[in-house]
Amino acid sequence: MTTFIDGKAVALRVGAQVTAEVATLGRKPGLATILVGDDPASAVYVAGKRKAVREAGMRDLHRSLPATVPQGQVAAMIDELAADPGCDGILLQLPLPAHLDPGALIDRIPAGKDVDGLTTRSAGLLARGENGLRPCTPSGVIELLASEGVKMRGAHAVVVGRSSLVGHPMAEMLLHHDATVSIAHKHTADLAALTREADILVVAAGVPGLIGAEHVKPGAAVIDVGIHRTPHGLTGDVRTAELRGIAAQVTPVPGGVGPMTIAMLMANTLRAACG
Ligand SMILES: Nc1nc2c(c(=O)[nH]1)N[C@@H](CN(C=O)c1ccc(C(=O)N[C@@H](CCC(=O)O)C(=O)O)cc1)CN2
Repeated sequence: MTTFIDGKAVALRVGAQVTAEVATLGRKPGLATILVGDDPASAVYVAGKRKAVREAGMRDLHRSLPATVPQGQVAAMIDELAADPGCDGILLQLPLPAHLDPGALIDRIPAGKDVDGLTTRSAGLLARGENGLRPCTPSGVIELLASEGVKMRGAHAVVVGRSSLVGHPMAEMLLHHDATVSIAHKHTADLAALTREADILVVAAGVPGLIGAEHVKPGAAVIDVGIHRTPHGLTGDVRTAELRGIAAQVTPVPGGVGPMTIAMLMANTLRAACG
């Protein structure tokens, strides 16, 4: 039996908890999303974040900038939001247009307002296992695994992909949950041989349909972080239909990890607002 994990349902539960806690705060936490340019997928994600902000009873401090905006102007906007006491969280939507330096801009966000958990400071706190705001997608994956009762301690977790947005922090978080972690990437010699060893397989490779039945150990939990827009709709990095009767749990695309990314952003914003 293979369970298709309902990420929307788990995200709704997390969102409801955040909304209830916000109602007791006595003030509305403010989240600033910054969208540079007109990438259609980014526009969809930012719209989803802004909707969640309003539904949670928070203040939507969204800013849009044209694709040609100079680095200095984005930096100045971040500095202004960093100094604004009504702004609890700042999120720079990725990817940015090619002329902008994402690392330099992200690092202008003060650690206390880094609700995306992507600054060098937040990454360092995660690496050292110290308290800090964690990246939203890997946090969502941990939440999904926990909600399904998937045992992380002592499990062999294989993470496919090593981005600073997902793969790298994901591996570190699984390590902090006492999993034995392997990271695979495009130079990994025999991907299928490694992934077939995984009790927990997290795929964030950005390659549509990369992972199929031949990559999965019977009884594994398979988490698909990929999201690709095709003429036939959204698909992930995993050929999910092939895993029926093989994997114990699988996340669908859409409706798996994606909604959790937004739910964990709301949870991080609440945490940032609480100091
Ligand atoms: N600053 C950031 N940029 C990006 C992040 C991030 O965490 N911080 N992650 C991704 C995109 N992303 C959030 O921004 C994101 C991706 C997917 C979803 C989502 O809800 N997906 C739905 C389908 C929605 C649709 O496309 O119709 C699903 O999977 O069910 C939310 C957020 C890159 N950039």
